[in-house]
Amino acid sequence: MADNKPVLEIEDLSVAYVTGSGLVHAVNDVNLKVYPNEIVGLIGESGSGKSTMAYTIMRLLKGDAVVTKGRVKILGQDVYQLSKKELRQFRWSKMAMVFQSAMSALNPVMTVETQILDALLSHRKDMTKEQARARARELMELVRIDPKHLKSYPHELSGGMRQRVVIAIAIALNPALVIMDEPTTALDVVVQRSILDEIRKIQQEVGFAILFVSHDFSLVAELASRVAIMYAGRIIEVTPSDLLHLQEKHHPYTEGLLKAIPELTAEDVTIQGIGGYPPDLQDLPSGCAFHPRCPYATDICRRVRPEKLAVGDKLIECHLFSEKELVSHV
Ligand SMILES: Nc1ncnc2c1ncn2[C@@H]1O[C@H](COP(=O)(O)OP(=O)(O)OP(=O)(O)O)[C@@H](O)[C@H]1O
Repeated sequence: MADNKPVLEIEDLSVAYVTGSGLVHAVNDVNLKVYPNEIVGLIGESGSGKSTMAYTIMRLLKGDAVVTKGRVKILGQDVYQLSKKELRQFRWSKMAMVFQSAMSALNPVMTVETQILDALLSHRKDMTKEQARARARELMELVRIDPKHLKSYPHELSGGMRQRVVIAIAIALNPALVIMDEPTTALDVVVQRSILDEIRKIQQEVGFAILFVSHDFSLVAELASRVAIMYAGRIIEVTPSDLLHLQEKHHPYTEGLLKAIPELTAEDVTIQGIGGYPPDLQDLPSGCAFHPRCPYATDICRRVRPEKLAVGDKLIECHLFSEKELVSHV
């Protein structure tokens, strides 16, 4: 993986919302790389900054959000250096996003076919309408929907089918990176599972990288090969998914999340939640932002923000770890 050029590089990224009562520091000093054909999970509690990260990568932040520091590069291109016109071309063809709600991503008064054709023809000036129609059929087959539904309107489809259509549109132009922000949250558990299986199959068939954003740790651990864990706007740990169990040493926050998940917890460990609450992003704690909730916190955790330690596929931000220790985990 290391000799591959990353599809996505996030460097020292910080993003804040400007509010009447001051800045909300939603993303803080984030570094993350995603490589071709890799599925990386981004997980964290509600409010940890996951969606803000996703919107920042796509350059879809609203006016009240500012990138205060850092860079986002897709295929080596700084997304924030593109002109508006270049950005329009870049989105969908190089990076695409699947949002939580398929209904809000689809136009209710247009057929599925019109929406797929629109996406194709507005980006591919060389494509004829006939070629676009053929591609639309191919895409429907790829997401396992009968192409007869090309003539359907979104409300005529089930929730799961709508989300598949959204995925079809996202991959229509063969982007290198697809960001999926809680793409199955609005669906029931059975449909959720079948969509995840589809995502995995399509990803293997077509070949693109996915940044999969979710608050559901067990789901992400199953789908992704690497998982980035966010707390108070920081990525506090990145770890290969197969190391996500309690026998491995993790950041105390990750450990807390693992203890809260029956499937990922060793059988003899009692399931328990993490005490306390996430911090106020307008007034972050000194030192390590997790220290008020950390069972292992010592004086240094309260005073000094831990450095990022990165070795191979792993990254950790915690005073409990030394580089040597991290190496022994790779
Ligand atoms: N427009 C806004 N103005 C002010 N603060 C905002 C705005 N949007 C988000 N925030 C704050 O930024 C922080 C990060 O929000 P974000 O939506 O990125 O988190 P998240 O991890 O995706 O949460 P969720 O899973 O609930 O969507 C939260 O504290 C949120 O309240």
